Amino acid sequence: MDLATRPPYGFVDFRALAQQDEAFNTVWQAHQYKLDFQEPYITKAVTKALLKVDFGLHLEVPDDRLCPPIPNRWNYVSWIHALLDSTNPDYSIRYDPERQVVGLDIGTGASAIYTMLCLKSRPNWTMCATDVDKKSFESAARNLTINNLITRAKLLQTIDSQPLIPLQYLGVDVLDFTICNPPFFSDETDMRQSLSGEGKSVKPNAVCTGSANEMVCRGGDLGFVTRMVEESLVLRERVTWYTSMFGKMSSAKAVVTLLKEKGITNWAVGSIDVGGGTKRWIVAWSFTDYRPPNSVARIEKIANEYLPFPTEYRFALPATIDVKAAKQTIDQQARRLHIRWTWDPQSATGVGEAAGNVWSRVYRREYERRKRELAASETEDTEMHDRSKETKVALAFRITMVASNREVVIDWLRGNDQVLWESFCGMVHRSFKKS
Ligand SMILES: C[S@@+](CC[C@H](N)C(=O)[O-])C[C@H]1O[C@@H](n2cnc3c(N)ncnc32)[C@H](O)[C@@H]1O
Repeated sequence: MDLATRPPYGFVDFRALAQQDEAFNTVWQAHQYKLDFQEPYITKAVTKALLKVDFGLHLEVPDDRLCPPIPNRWNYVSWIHALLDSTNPDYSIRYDPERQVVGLDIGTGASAIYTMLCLKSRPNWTMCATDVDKKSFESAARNLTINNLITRAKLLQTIDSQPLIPLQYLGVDVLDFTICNPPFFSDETDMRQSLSGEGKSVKPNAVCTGSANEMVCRGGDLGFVTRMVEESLVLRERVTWYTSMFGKMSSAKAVVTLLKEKGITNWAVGSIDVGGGTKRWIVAWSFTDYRPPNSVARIEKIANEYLPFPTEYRFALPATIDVKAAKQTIDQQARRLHIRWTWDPQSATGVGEAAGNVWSRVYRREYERRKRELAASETEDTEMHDRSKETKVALAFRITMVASNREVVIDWLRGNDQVLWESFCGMVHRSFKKS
């Protein structure tokens, strides 16, 4: 399977895994095909086998450090792939193997798991990785070395009083993303209670081998990510996507509330839910105006107020219009507007960039008035400036005619102006009602 586009895990087929990995097969057979994930050596055997079979990676982690569950970690990396691929400045929706991406793994841990998965799956990516814990840091370096990934990684052992995103100390100017599994708990009691399932209807299904210094920090995951938000308000576009995982939905919600308070309007909420495992949440935010699709940015089971504004608008073709005519309508109407527009008849998809609301009556009237004035004037320069020549992009969009279900789909690709986006969708929809 191509790791660059490997999908997230839905479940793990342990029988198939045992057939492909001798060491895991021994454990699988010894336990008569039933795995007790409260046993640290079982979780470690599964982690090692999955990394070896699915990613060609070898892992060594000290017994007293966190051994990462691979489906959970890969699903976060896979979500990052989707986030970056769908917000590529060239508006393509596919993985671009030529694209150079630099990420930062904050608190890489003894496994360096996110760094290893990112580097292994995307050959053109490089990663920075930090940790405050000496033992974890040394183990992370060892894992990257034995997997021949160390030359594409920049490691920094940091201290808690330093920034979480220490661009200066890493010697990098800009980053494409951060990835982070923060210490979830605010103190050891909180950690003990949560890991033993106290007060929860469902107990955690797997043991956590993490030590207190890996799992505990001031304010828990919310405190840690609040620091990231504060730093992001200074660094702004120097990092394209700031992201973090959360152990509690309440923390993810609190961070979205904080982002909104700080005036950040471009964010995404993802979730990780691998067949019966412990559910986790991911929040990403950006100071750029590239908009991820709903499939990345809006998960279903969280109240609407925590979700970003929808970036997809779809409507059914009226019964009186056939698909061929609809494709022509889309292309012709777009050509008439003062926008930059490219249309691919094969996929019936067009991408446009507008410098402002060039479909409004006000704009058209003003344009016609200036044209008349220019024609009447005696100047030799009769070139009219229309807004398609401007480099500013207030709105970028993709329109697709989906023939199979007779639907027009509009995706918001770029822009900060929600009103402009809604106005554009309304204009396209109305043009079909009229024709
Ligand atoms: C929950 S562990 C995650 C480890 C690994 N990324 C994983 O997903 O398995 C959190 C990590 O953050 C590290 N950490 C805590 N405070 C930090 C800080 N201020 N800067 C960088 N790393 C920190 C801890 O030492 C620990 O390794």
